Amino acid sequence: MKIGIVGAGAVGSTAAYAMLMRGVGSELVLVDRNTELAEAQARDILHATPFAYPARVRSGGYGELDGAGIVVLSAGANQKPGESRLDLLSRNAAIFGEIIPQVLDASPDAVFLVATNPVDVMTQVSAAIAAKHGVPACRVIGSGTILDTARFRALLARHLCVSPKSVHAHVLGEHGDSEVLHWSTAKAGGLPVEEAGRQLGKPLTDADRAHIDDEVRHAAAAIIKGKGATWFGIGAGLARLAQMVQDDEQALATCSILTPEVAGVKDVALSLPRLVGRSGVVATLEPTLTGEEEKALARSAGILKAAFEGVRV
Ligand SMILES: NC(=O)C1=CN([C@@H]2O[C@H](COP(=O)(O)OP(=O)(O)OC[C@H]3O[C@@H](n4cnc5c(N)ncnc54)[C@H](O)[C@@H]3O)[C@@H](O)[C@H]2O)C=CC1
Ligand SMILES: CC(=O)C(=O)O
Repeated sequence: MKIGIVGAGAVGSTAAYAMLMRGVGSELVLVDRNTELAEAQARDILHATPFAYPARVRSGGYGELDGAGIVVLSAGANQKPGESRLDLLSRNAAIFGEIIPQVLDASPDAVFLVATNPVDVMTQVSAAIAAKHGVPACRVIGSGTILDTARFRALLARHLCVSPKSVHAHVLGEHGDSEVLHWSTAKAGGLPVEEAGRQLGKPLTDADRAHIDDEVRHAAAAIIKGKGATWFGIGAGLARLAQMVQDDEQALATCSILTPEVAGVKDVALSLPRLVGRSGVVATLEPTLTGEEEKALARSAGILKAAFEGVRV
């Protein structure tokens, strides 16, 4: 499958590299307004092919996204220390207003994977533009909390000393400060994580839970303080989403699409557990929430809805 990546900076290039290392995509086309950067990234990634999979990797213009099955959207500004994701909205909405129509002209049948922040609002912005070209919302998928869910699983796994693949736990709502760690259904080995921790001699105290919540919620800020941006986690997450689409996996991931109603808030893009396949998101699971989780999800949805309403699309 041909996969386009628009925005060949840290996130886009790492996504392309992660796809190559997983064997996702037979042709990867990197597009960026900085054509020299796109060309350099494509060359560098091409040189990894003998160690990975034989994909064709190159840079190109929008016209070369013709026939792509997936297009990753990772162009735009990233956060500087002290900025929130929502602070990027007006700058990145203007950039998307310029790039999305060009992408849609070249590859109207693709599944679009949005990474640019604030990713939920950018997903809704993209879906609104795409709808004018007849593209259904299920084909405009934001990476949403796929990264936060990965962070949650990784930290729980570290605490319990088990593989992250054995931990099933989701982060819902905004990819951002109001996100909701869905503790009430978090499981390891089929047991609630608290019970698994007790049996494994690694009890999860309230202080442990608060520490994990804080580390997940504030991961981006901490990493940005240390190295200026984040790219490995999201690169791997985007490659995994692309694989679900390419292989029509019907796999579950927490990701963001425009959703008719969530916790009483109508028409908002945010993350819930969703089934992903060749045609995009094919179904959404409605999570079982405690009263407190429901309230937190409603708050998160409200923040995102208000942010979208402040953008001119
Ligand atoms: N969804 C998530 O979980 C995550 C999202 N991000 C977001 O991804 C986005 C990209 O971040 P980085 O790769 O670190 O930034 P970067 O600055 O390394 O790359 C951004 C690229 O976009 C390109 N670009 C800007 N305007 C463009 C336009 N009009 N047309 C084509 N290309 C354009 C730039 O030339 C640059 O190469 C940011 O919004 C960042 O916040 C970053 C990490 C995680
Ligand atoms: C930057 C960002 O959104 C993250 O690493 O979560």
